[in-house]
Amino acid sequence: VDEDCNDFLPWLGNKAGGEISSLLSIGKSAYGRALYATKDIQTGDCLLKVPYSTQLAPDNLPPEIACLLGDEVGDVAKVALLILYEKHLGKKSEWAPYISRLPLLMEMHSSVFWSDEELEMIRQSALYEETLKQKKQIEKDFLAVQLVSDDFPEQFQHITLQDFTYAYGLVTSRAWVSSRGVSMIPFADFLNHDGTSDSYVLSDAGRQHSEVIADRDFAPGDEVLIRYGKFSNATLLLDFGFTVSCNRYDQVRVELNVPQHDALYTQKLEILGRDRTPRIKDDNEFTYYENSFTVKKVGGGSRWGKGIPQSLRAFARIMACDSQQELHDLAKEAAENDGRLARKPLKNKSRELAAHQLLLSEMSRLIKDHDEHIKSRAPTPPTLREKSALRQKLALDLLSGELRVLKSASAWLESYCSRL
Ligand SMILES: C[S@@+](CC[C@H](N)C(=O)[O-])C[C@H]1O[C@@H](n2cnc3c(N)ncnc32)[C@H](O)[C@@H]1O
Repeated sequence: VDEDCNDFLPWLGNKAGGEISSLLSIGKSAYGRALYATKDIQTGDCLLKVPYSTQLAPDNLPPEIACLLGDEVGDVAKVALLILYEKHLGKKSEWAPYISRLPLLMEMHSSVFWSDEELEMIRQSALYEETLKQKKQIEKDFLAVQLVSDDFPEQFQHITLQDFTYAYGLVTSRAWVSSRGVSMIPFADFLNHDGTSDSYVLSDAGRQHSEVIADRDFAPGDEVLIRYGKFSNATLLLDFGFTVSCNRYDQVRVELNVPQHDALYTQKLEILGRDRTPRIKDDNEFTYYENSFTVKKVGGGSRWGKGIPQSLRAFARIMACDSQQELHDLAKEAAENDGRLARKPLKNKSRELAAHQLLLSEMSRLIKDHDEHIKSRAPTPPTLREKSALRQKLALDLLSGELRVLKSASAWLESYCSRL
């Protein structure tokens, strides 16, 4: 039991005008605060219900401030500003019992808080670039927000980039998107993540509340965990500042480029540009580029290489073509079928082999990169500060998860090539 939080649920229930949860209480865990079952819970029970009126969303910002924020300022930045506004009010804030329970900057480990030296530990991962991109976005939002907050010196202490980044990190690590927009959901946001759970935060626009339903039975004292999403370690680290060892949702971004010295460079780009098949973007995909592909773990017995996107194999087949005629034949075949290029094995087996060897060599390069980087990390000296040691472990979890995915894809490609 977290005695510091004894007054929290009664305060929230009072604010909501009804009970939030009769089944859960706030306690402490290895992951910070957590929610525990207070009674026997059965699968299907409603664990908690938080009305929209007791959530913090962009429309909680005072209108005189909100109206000065341009459309370019997104919902995450607006809620971050709202947190800073309520924080400045201190005990006078109607949200003080909630705001005072939010974690401190030193307890947060999203890669946006990492130093340049710490970021070097994850240079091999697409997360490195994504972190820099996120930091740029935060700086851009900060400039827009600072212009407005400086006009309200009574309401805001002078906001620094560090203050704003901290508040932004609070939002990405504990807000959900509902029909009301990005919302901080007090109490629900004490739930920790378990990738195997089938419970998640649901929002009911009709009844104007968010709720969580139990996906299993719990005995009194059990920690109740939910799944934030089917997130890879890269997404977990960027948004929430933690990783899961052996994360089943891990994935790797693989980029292919037609080399400029390729005699058919222009023709290949042209035909690839014509392949407009929409690609499904999942929760983990950071940036969508035409030439970047998301590889997931390929199961040992997978006949079709599930986990290696068909679009990646198609790209490699086009890269492997070495005559105009071959490219023309592929375009013709696509036009006669469903319009998708090079989705079937090439009729010319040696060309099909070349395409997959090309993928294999890209995987081998990435494996070598990840492997060398992991091995080059000195073992954590016992004197290392707790924060640095934790971040080393997070980097290691991330890279080893990606390495597992790459090795599984490489093993499948090797076996496919040998079957050809
Ligand atoms: C929505 S909050 C959950 C409540 C949080 N433990 C607290 O003290 O308020 C999300 C944060 O909890 C922590 N967390 C949640 N699940 C975790 C897990 N499986 N492993 C490590 N940390 C976790 C991370 O710090 C994350 O940013």
